[in-house]
Formats: sequence, structure tokens, C-alpha cells
Amino acid sequence: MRKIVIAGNWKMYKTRAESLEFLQGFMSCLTETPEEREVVLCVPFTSLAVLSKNLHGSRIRLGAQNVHWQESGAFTGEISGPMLSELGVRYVIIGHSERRQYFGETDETVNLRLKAAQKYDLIPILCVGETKQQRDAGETEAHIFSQLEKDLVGVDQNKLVIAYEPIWAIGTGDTCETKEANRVIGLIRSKLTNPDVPIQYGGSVKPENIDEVMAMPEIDGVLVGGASLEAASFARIVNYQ
Ligand SMILES: O=C[C@H](O)COP(=O)(O)O
Repeated sequence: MRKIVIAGNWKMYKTRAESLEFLQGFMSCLTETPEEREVVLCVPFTSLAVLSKNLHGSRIRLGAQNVHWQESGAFTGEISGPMLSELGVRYVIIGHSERRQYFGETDETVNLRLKAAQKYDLIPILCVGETKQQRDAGETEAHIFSQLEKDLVGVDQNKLVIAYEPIWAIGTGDTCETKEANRVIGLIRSKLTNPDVPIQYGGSVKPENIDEVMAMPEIDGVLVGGASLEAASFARIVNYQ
């Protein structure tokens, strides 16, 4: 049976104090959440330590938003697997379109980061997805298949989550039609050697559409940006019907 993974990606939002405030509100809303749903908070590096301390004993998992492929070295601004593992981090987002677009992340570096994450017992959440231009040109499938082929070389598919995030749906309020997201995710699954890899949808997920998204048979969870920043909103998403 495929695992359900509901993850919040806070991106570059929330100070340490704001993170703690969120956690208090969020935990009080989670009492009814079915245990089989994995709940992950992928927070800025500066909030990892304080959340780790306060998540102790909770079933909420801690996630980071990037990891370097070397264990240590002269890589200013980067963070290593052991540094994250030591803080109790369990998941790490890799290859988010914002990293690919603004920070020069390539399929080759994404592949290195994926393998490094697994080496240090972090479960990578690999993001793939097409631009509006690629979709309009009918290149969605070819682009995503190319990303998967390059990104997953030598990656263990037993310790992996994939997030399908159409770039044009991120932060725009322009959600991908749920049936279309379901179709693309089915195609992604057909390219994997392990059909049980959880595949999430990401892109303008919010309390108003989560029930419809999660009713789709191929969709195993969501990667949520904006709507994960407010405790009641993210709790409603985690508590989908
Ligand atoms: O990682 C999350 C995605 O970029 C989606 O962001 P969003 O929910 O704000 O559209």
C-alpha cells in the first residue's frame, strides 16, 4: 500500500519565533488526524533546531529544503546530510523548480543531492514539473520523463517521494485540474521501477481544493507552499476528508 505524505514547504518564510508559534497552533488542530498520514514540515534551516526540540514525541516529521552532496567542505551557503540528520530531519526537498530556476540547479546536481540525501538516511522529495510554455507546446510528458530519467540514476526508489508540481500552478492560485494532475502522476508512476513510490501533487493546494485532490486515485499526498504557513489552513489540509 502506498504511503500518504502531506508536506508543507515554508520556503523562505518564518523566523524561529514564528515557527514555534505556528507549531503550537498546528499541534492543537491535529488530534483527529488519521495516523497513517505522514505529516512533514519543510522549514528554513534556522527553524530546524527549535522545531526538532519541540516535535519530540510528536508524529510530525521534520523536513529541510535542500542538501549538498558532500559531507563537508568549502561550499559557502550549503548544508550537508550529517548536519540535517543530527537535528532529527527525516525529509528533504530536492530539485524544487525555484532552486532550478533561481539557483542554477540542474538534473545532474539534483541527482547528486538525491543520492547524498539517501546516504544520510534522509528521504528526498524530488520535485518535477513543466512550465506553461512547455505545457502549451505539448511537451509536458517529454520534459518530465527527461527529468526523471536524469534525476533518478542510481537512486533507491524504496526511499523516495516524488512531487509533481506544474510550475505554472505554483503560487498562482491556478490549480492544475485534478484529473489532469492524476493523469500526469499516473504517467510518472509508469516510468518508475517501484510503483509504490508516493507521488504528491503540488501547486496552489488549499483547504478549498484538498478533498478533491486527495480523492484522485494516483495522488498520494500534497506538497503545499502558501497554505502551509497558517496553522488552521494546513491542519485542514492534513485533515482532508
Ligand atoms: O513546494 C510547494 C509548491 O511550490 C507549491 O506552492 P503553493 O502551494 O504556494 O502554490
